[in-house]
Amino acid sequence: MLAGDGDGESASGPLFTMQAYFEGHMKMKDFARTGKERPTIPHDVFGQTLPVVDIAAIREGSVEERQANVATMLEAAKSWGFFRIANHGIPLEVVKQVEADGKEFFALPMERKMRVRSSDVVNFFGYTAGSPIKWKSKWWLEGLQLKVTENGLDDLVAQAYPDEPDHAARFKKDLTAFFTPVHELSRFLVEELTEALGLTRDTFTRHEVTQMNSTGRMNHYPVCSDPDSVLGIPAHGDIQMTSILYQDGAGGLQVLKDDGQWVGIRPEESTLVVNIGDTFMALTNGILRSAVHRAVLNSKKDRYSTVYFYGIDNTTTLTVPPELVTEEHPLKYRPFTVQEHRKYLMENEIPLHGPRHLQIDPDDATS
Ligand SMILES: O=C(O)CCC(=O)C(=O)O
Ligand SMILES: [Fe+2]
Repeated sequence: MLAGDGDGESASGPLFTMQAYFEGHMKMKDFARTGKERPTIPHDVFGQTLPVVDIAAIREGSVEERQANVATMLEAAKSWGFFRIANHGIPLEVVKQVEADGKEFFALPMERKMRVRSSDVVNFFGYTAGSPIKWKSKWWLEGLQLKVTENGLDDLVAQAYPDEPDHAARFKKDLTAFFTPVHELSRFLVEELTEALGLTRDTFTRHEVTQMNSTGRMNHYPVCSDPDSVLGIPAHGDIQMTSILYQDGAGGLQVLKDDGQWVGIRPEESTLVVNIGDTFMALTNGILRSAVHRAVLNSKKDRYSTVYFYGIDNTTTLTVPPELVTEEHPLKYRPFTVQEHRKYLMENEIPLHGPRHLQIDPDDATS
């Protein structure tokens, strides 16, 4: 728990960066980054385009179409750790509605949002007004992290809109309309990639215990007058198996390629962006890549993104399947739980190196 953990912060005092900024306890310069952490390219410069995978072709195309798209997806998951999906079956209006609900939530007064604030920094759910101010890394964003279960959503909407039952019901309905199909889609992608690696389809997805281990997230990056120095979310890998992301038209998502170059991902309405998370990377013995990414800011308008992190069991010890361990590709990752990985990252303020501490040899930088 962060609140009252001896930092001299009262339960009602500023605990998170954005809140501290809006309440006048932090200045823009306190967010400025130096050296290699500074944003190197602006939000509206887009580099190489991401590979596109046609989901309808995998689901119901000819054998050739299916093979070609699965091959594109596998190659992209190995090299970029990122790809786009087209014809994925989730209507644009559905994700746009969630985005609109998120905008409405973020526009509430701070004290209203703080009613659903997160007090646990490791397993945080609910509202976070930036990064904890005691962290060295100062995030210029506010987020709403969602437990995408019946009870999780009921609790959230009841706390966020206690006097507006209709609003609460609509928010829940909209979130469910997006997160239910996006959960199924995530599982489908994981299973296709698993099979493409020569494994039984449910090798990893059978560890999906409840939907609780997956989370939805809405990000809001307020307009920032110093986007050349301040970062929305710093370089990080996502913790879970896969992430599916929709970003609005502002631009700002950037991916670190293995040659050390940052590449801006152009916003697109017709596709969703998928990336491989640390858990999937470690469980595939490093064959798939959890790519480091970040969000940069702009000085003209607020930016919003909606993400779904698909996760499997948090607490059971997971191991690399023996089929992925060969003489040329010896075992690289030790058994781990997702929870211990998350705890490590949160306690170390999400360092850039992804699942490296889960490696048997932490100094091995080959992937
Ligand atoms: O807003 C974005 O484009 C990136 C968000 C992100 O990386 C995250 O929520 O983990
Ligand atoms: Fe991320």
